[in-house]
Amino acid sequence: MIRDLIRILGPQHRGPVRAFLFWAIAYGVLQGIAVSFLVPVTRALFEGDYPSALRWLAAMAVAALACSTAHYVQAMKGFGVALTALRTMHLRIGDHLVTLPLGWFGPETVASTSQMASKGTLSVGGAAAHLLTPVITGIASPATIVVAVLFFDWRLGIALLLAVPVIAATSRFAAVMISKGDDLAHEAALVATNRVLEYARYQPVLRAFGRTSGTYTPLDDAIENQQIVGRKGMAYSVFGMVVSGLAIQLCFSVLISLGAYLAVGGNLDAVTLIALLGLIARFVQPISEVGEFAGALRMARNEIRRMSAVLDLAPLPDPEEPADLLEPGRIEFEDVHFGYTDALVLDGVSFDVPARSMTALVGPSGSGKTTVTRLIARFWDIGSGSVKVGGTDVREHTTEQLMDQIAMVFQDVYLFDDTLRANILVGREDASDRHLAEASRLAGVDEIVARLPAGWDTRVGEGGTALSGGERQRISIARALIKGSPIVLLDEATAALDPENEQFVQQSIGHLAQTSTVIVIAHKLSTVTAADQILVLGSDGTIAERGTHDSLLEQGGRYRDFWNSRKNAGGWKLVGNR
Ligand SMILES: Nc1ncnc2c1ncn2[C@@H]1O[C@H](COP(=O)(O)OP(=O)(O)OP(=O)(O)O)[C@@H](O)[C@H]1O
Repeated sequence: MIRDLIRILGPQHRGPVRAFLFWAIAYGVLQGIAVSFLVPVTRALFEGDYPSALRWLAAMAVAALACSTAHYVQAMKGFGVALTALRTMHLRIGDHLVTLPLGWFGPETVASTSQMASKGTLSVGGAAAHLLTPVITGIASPATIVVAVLFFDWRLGIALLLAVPVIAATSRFAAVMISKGDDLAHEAALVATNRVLEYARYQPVLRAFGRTSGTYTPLDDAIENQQIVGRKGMAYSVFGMVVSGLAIQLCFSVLISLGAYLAVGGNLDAVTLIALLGLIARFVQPISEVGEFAGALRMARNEIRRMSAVLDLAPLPDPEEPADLLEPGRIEFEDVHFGYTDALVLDGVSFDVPARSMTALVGPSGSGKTTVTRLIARFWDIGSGSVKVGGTDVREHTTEQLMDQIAMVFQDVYLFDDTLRANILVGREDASDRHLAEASRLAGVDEIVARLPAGWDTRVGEGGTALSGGERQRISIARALIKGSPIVLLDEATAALDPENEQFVQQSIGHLAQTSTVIVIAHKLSTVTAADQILVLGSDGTIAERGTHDSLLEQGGRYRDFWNSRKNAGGWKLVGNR
């Protein structure tokens, strides 16, 4: 636990954690010593040797004072470690998250990370402040008492020593059971959290499919499962604690019986027996609490383990120095193999997109169009081959350099709960008013601004909920325009835009194509025909056809089939297999 704690806090916090550990052990040992003085004090009092009793009492007082001092120091150090843990863990997790591949971030990882940052850090901080001390003293103090009992009566001392492994094993058992219960509850809580988020986020879809009655089976099931698992987890914990409690009571009874047997047989005087039984009671009490606290400590260790798992995720290797950009705006795929799992999504894909040209990606659903755009932005590293941006492999760019060159306009546009102006300036914070006005005019945002009551200062709501989908996309395009990066990755909206929005989007794509390299996942025929190059992705992870609109029609392959069906149907979709 201590090693894990140091690991997630970072090596620079090793010193304070060790100091806390030292003082907590000292507190436990001094507690045991102070209590052990009970035996000579009691003996001296019963024998009427008051000067001796006074000396022993004075020694006991000194030990008690030292014990209180150690108690205070270790408590302060424990709180110090707890505060460091609360502060540091957020920073460590945050610092690490920014180095992870963008592809790692998904609904599940976001839910588990938010649990980790809230419940997890509190639990680890709480463990350092409140749980480590009782566990450490619960071991150090009884260990000291065992030594003292051995010194006063070796037979009872050996019996105590024999009791230690029994008590330790049952305490460990209790801790494992409590931890197992916590693991179960954690998994169920995570599923329920995901379902609640899903339920809130996808209300429009649920309602559209008639889920208006207020019940949503996956959520109900997840909550019910959480309750069932919660009860099961509780049963595990209670069972573990009962077993460990019984074992402790049993050991205590055996020790009392042994003491009584020795006293009756005349091998131990009654006064010493009473004093030793007092000591044995002080041996049992802290050790009986260890199981319970160790169980809670294991829960914190589970949190630490989850944090360690995130901290262990390999960051995207980022070079120290930015790469030389030989051909800004050019994109090349050379024999790229990539799969999210063992199954390849792209199987030896090669293509070349010259700077300031427009390439349309078309293909059946799941053929890897989005994957191609995300590999350009290095959401993931590929298995083999090379993805080059600006003439250099993306793995040789620093993250900042790569992101500087790319603007992304995806369908799930996220707007921050801020003003319209701030949302566009995300593209480039230092943009001049003239730039802002120009980008807004081209993307048709000025028309939205004129309609809104507070104009540029209108807040768009969390995620941009105060705006329509088409309006959000126009803002996203304005961001790309104002960023002025050499490459724009664009996913055209599949949902039907109203004619006005569509006109603005088309006009902006045309403008972007004059100044930047545009790779567009095309859904509109006008976009496809305007492209300098069309890449038709097949469902087998390869590029099935490539060329301009005219040359592809001439080839008479899949693209021409699509074109004909489009002309007949008025909507288009490429068939998966021919
Ligand atoms: N994060 C992910 N983890 C695992 N598999 C994924 C992930 N993202 C996509 N896939 C899978 O990779 C394949 C290609 O997906 P991709 O989204 O690139 O296709 P697409 O051509 O853009 O599809 P669509 O036109 O439906 O958006 C699909 O089989 C998809 O299920």
